Amino acid sequence: MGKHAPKSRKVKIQNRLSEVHEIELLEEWIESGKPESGSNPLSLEPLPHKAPVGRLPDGSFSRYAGCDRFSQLPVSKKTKDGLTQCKYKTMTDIQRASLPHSLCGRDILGAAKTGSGKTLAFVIPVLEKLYKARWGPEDGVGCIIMSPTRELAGQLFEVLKSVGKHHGFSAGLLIGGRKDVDAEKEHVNGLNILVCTPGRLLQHMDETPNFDCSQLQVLVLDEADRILDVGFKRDLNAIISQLPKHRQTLLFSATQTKSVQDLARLSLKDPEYLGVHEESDTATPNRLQQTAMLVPLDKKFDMLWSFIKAHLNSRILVFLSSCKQVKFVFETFKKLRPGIPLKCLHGRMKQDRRMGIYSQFCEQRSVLFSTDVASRGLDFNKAVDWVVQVDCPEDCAAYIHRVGRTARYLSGGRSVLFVMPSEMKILEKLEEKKIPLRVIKANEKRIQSVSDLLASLLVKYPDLQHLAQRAFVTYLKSIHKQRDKEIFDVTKLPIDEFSASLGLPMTPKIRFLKQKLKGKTVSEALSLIPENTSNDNLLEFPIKEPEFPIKDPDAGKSDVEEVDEDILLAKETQEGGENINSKGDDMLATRVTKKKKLKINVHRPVGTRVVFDEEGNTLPPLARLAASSSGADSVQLNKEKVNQRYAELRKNLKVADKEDKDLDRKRRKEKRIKEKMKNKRGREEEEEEDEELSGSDMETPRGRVDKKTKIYFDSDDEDGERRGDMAKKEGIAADAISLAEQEELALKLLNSMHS
Ligand SMILES: Nc1ncnc2c1ncn2[C@@H]1O[C@H](COP(=O)(O)OP(=O)(O)OP(=O)(O)O)[C@@H](O)[C@H]1O
Repeated sequence: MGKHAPKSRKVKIQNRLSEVHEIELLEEWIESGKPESGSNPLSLEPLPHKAPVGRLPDGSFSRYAGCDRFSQLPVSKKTKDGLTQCKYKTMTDIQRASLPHSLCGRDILGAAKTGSGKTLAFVIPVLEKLYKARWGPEDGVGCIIMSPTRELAGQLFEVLKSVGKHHGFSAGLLIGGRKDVDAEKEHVNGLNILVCTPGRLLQHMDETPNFDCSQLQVLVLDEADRILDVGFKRDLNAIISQLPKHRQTLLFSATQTKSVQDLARLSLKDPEYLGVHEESDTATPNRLQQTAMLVPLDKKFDMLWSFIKAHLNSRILVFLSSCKQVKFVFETFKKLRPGIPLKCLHGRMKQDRRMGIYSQFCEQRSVLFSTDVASRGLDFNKAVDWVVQVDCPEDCAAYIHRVGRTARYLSGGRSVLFVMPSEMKILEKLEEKKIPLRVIKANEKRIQSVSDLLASLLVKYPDLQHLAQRAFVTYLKSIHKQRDKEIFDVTKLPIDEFSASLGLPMTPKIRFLKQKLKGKTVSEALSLIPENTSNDNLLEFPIKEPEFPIKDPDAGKSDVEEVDEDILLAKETQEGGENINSKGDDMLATRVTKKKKLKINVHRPVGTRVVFDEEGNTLPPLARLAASSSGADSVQLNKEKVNQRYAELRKNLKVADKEDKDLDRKRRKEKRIKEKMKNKRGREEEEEEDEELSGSDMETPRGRVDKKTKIYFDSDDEDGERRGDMAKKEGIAADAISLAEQEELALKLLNSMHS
C-alpha cells in the first residue's frame, strides 16, 4: 500500500530476513498468551504503561490480552508505525476486547456502540494475517472487506490505506456507480485486499475473467447485520458460495446479529461474541444528548426550517425517508436561503458527486439532507453537531445508526427525533432498547411557518411542483411499506394537511382513490399497487421529468449571525415524558389553516437575519423574496399571480382528468372487444396465448431487459430505488407499446366483426 524507493538486492534480502524473524517472534508471542476462548480481555487489568513488551529477559512474553495500548500488542512494526503516524495510541473497548482474539485467528462477532472504533478492530487483524502469511502480489485476493454502502466502503479504504501504508499489499476499492469498471477488471486479479460493496464484488465474480478468491484468508463484514439483512441476501449468498470455507471471518456492527441462521450462512467457527457495551445502561454513546419532539406530519417542514434557522452555526445531518423528500427539501430550502450552506445526499446521485458532498460536509458547517444512505458507519470527521430525524426510522437499529453519526469517539453530540402522533409507539420501543430520550416541547413562539413560502415557490417554479407531488407520494408509500405496523399507519396520516404543508395547491389524487379502488382505505389501496409501479403512475397530474440543474449547493451560504442555539427546545416534559399523549395540536402554534394557505403576508418576519440586496441595501428576508425586481432566485409573492396560477392549474387538471376518463373508457371498450374475440378463439388457443404473455421459464422474452443482471450491480443499499427506476422505464415502454397495439388490434377486430 505504501510507495517505496527502489532498494538494492542486499537490502531486500536483509529486510526479508528480518521480516521472517519478526513473524516467527510474533507467532510465538501470540501463541504464548492466547486468551481463553469465550473470555473477554476487557475484564483483565491493563498492563502498566512502562512494562517491558515482547520477549522478556527470561524468554517468556509480555501479556497482551487486556493491555490497552497498541504498542503492547503482538503486531508487526509496519502496523505499529502506521498506527503511530495516525496518532492512535490507546485502544478503545472494542479494540481491547477483540484484538487479542482476532490476532489469534479466531472468528469474531463484534458489537459496540457507534463511533467506538470498530474499524481498527478489523483493519489491524487483516493487515497482520496477510503479513504473517507473507502474502504477495502473486497470491491474489487475501482479504475481502464488505460494506453496505459505497461511502462507507470509501471511508474504510482510507483507514486501511493510512494504517497499512508501510505494508506492501495492494488494495482496491470496488464500489458501484463508477464508470471505470473495465479498468477495474484488468487490475482486480492483482489486488490483495478488496474493500467493496456486495453488488460490485458480485459483478466481478460474474464478469471478470479468472477472478479468483479461492485463497481468501479473511472475510470482514462491516455493518454485518445490514449485509446479512434480506436486502443483500441473494448477493451475499452468491458471494459466500464462491469463497473458501476455511478462512477467518470478522463481523462487526453497532447492532449485531446473533441469529444462528445468519451465522450458519457464513460458516463461522466457534465465533467469539464480543458485545462490549452490553452491560452499559444505554445502547447509544453516553456523550450523546437525545431528544424527541411531537411534530404532526403537516408541521414537519415548519419545524425543520425553524430548527435550521435556529442553528446556523452548526453542522446538521437531517434524515428523510426518500430521495424525493430529500430533493424537495433541499431544492426548496436552498431557494429560501436559510443562511447556512445546504447539501443533499441520496442514492440516486452520481457516485463522484456523492463522495464530493460527503467530504465537503466533513469540512464545513452546513446542513446535509440525506436518506439512510448516510446512516451507517460514516465518520464525518467527528464533527456533526446535530442529527435531526425528520422522518421516523424504520426500527430501533436504524435509529441507533442514524444518531451514531454524532458523538463519535470522545466527542459529544445532540439529536432530535420528530415523532408524529401516530408514531408514539416508537418511543416505547426505543426505551426498551435502552435508548435514553428526553421528550421535549418546541418553543411555539419561535416556530416559523414555511408552507406559504413553499406554495409561492411552487408557483414560481413548476418543476418544484412536480417534485413536491413526488415527495408527497413517495412519503406515503414509504410509510405504507414499513414493516412495523404498530408504528407506521398510513391511514392515520393527515394527508390533505401534509399536501398543503408541501405548498401544493391541492392534494394530489392518488389513482387508487378513485375509480376501481373507490371505497378502499388508503392502506388497502396502496397494497393494490404493484411493487414496481413508478411513483408517477400514482399521480393524477400530468407528470414530466423535473429538470433541476443542480446548482451550487452552497448557494444558500450567506451572512450568518449568532442565534440562540436552543430556541426550539423550550419546555422539557417531566421525567418519563408525561405529555407524550397530549394532543399534537397543542404543541405547535403555527398551524396554518387551509383557508389561510394563499394569504401571503410579505411583511411577516421569517427571521431576524438581515440580508443585503445586490445594491447593498438591507432588507428583511421575506420582503427581499417578495421584491418585484426578480433576481435569479427571488420569489415573487404576488397574490394575484398565485391565484391566477392556481386557477390555471385547476383548469389544466380538469382537462387532464377528462382526458384520463376518455382514455380509460376507450381502454375498457377495447378490452371488452378483445375478450369477446378471445372467447371465440376457444380455450386451447387462449392457454397458448397466456403462456406467451407470462413469459416462458426457459428463456427471457425477446426485447425484454434482463432485469436480474442489470439490477444487482447497483444494489448497494439504495433501498431498491434503482429497481423501481428500471421497472418504471420498462413499465412506461410497455404501456406505450400495449396502447398502440391495442388500438391496432381493436381496429382489426372491429373490421373482422363487420366483415
Ligand atoms: N484507538 C483510537 N484512538 C483514537 N481514535 C480512535 C481510535 N479508534 C477509533 N478512533 C476514531 O474514532 C472514530 C470512530 O471510529 P469508527 O469509525 O471505527 O467507529 P465505529 O465503531 O466503526 O462506528 P460505526 O458503528 O458508526 O460504524 C474515528 O474517527 C476513528 O478515527
